Amino acid sequence: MSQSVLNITAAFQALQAHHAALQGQTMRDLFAADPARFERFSLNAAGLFLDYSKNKASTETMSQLFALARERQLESRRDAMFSGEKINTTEKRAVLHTALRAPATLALTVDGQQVSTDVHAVLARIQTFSAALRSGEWLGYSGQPLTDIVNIGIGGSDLGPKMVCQALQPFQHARLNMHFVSNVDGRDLDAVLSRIDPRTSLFVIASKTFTTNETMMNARAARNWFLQNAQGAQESDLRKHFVAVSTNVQAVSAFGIDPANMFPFWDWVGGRYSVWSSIGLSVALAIGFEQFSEFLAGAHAMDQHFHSAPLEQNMPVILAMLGVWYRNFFGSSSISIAPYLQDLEHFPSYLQQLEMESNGKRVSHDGSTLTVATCPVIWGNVGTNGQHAYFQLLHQGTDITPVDFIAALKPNYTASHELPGHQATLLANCFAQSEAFMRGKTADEVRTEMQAKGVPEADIAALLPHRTFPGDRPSNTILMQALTPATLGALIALYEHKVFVQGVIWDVNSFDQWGVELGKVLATQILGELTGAAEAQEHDSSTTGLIAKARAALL
Ligand SMILES: O=P(O)(O)OC[C@H]1O[C@](O)(CO)[C@@H](O)[C@@H]1O
Repeated sequence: MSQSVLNITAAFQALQAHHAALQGQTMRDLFAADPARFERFSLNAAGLFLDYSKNKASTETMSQLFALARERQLESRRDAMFSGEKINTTEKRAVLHTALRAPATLALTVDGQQVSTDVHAVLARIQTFSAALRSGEWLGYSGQPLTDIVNIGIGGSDLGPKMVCQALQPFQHARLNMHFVSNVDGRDLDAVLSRIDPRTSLFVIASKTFTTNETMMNARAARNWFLQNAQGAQESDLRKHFVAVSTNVQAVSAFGIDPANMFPFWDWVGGRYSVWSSIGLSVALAIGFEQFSEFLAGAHAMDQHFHSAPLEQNMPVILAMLGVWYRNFFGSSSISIAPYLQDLEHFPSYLQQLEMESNGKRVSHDGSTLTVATCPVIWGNVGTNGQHAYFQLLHQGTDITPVDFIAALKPNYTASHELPGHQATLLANCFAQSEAFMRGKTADEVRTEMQAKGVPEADIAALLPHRTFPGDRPSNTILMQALTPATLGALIALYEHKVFVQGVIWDVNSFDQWGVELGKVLATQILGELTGAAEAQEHDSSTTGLIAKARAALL
């Protein structure tokens, strides 16, 4: 698995030389030199359109980036993932989220198990359960149909279903209200419990391991709340109001949930790649199984594209390699995600886990320390809100931060609401921002504009540096006709494969997450000290001081 050190590979060094030779060349120059740049640097795949023309990349840059991808054996690594090889080497697991959205005909075996048979058997159970709940056939203990679904999970067991339910809210069943509780801060659960009725609520306890502290604490509290507040309910009524989604049948039974009410998945599904598995149960409940199948089909279409398109016309590969270009050759330490879609409000935080938990690593597969930078910080917010908050920094700050703009051409308004003008204004803002990042505004342009307005020369001289935009700031624009289950599925899969490609380039294991372990262990230890259940341990003076303050308040 070990590969040669990235910064001394031939393709990497060629890119370094290419980058040095480009000094002084701007995107304005690239557009001026090639009237067909938009056509040349854009493509369609799986219902998505990617315009990557506003990047500091020429045809030569792209071909060198593809050479780097080939040098890192991207194609065979990709095929290894799709075929179920155990590419998550530190956990000795296959990585098969793509199998969760493949047709039933997929012939693939992992550890002697027919993957597709298992996947489609669970999908059939999700279909039956979601149909019964949505139709009102599944009744609570008091005989009423359920109205409120509370998904209790954290990380991938929360961010995926929460983001997707929010994004596809226009497709949601009118009777159902979706709630997501993740934080161990009791205010999160408290806020939901205070507005639901135990007689008409379903709790979906979502945890791959069923041992995650935050989730188990919230799940136990929800169970107690139910038994205390559901008047006339018996313990045996819990089965009408609690279901589990997990890989750990023993822990689910020990918690008191009947395995008949458990929707399983498998260790070859990583938490941050799990929305396609039973972790998507809340999504299927909200939008119905048919739409959930569309969501899976959209992702599958992107899988097929990623698996078969040549690198030069491969959307995830292009997105990934441009990311590598900025991270490793321009030193960009973050990427901003700007969905011009209110319904994608949670998409940036979803991508934070997907990208940073996957590729936020500092050692290669063989454990040696990497000599190049890996995953940048991912952050962002919906446009146009971001424009009025941090876009100032993106336009005129000292760092160059690439931006991914995401927009739908058609809105998903509720039919009864006419909002003429909103969509055109939204798109105008999106396109204006990418143009402004690319073009900037030179001092000459600013001077001419101010002179035409009759501004005195002294004021022009004073304001010129402040009103000049350096420009030459890169962005991608991803468009879809409308945000539907299928286009959302394709969009998520696009970023999943982008993360995979970058992991291959940097030679990191994108599918483990050892970096979250130390904090978990220390929190358990400190909890004992805070509650008085454990002896005080040796800490640094800061931690000791903080513990003392909390003990004084809590005990
Ligand atoms: O689904 P689980 O097992 O509760 O884990 C939740 C999350 O915790 C992590 O293991 C670490 O934060 C994530 O990878 C995962 O999505």
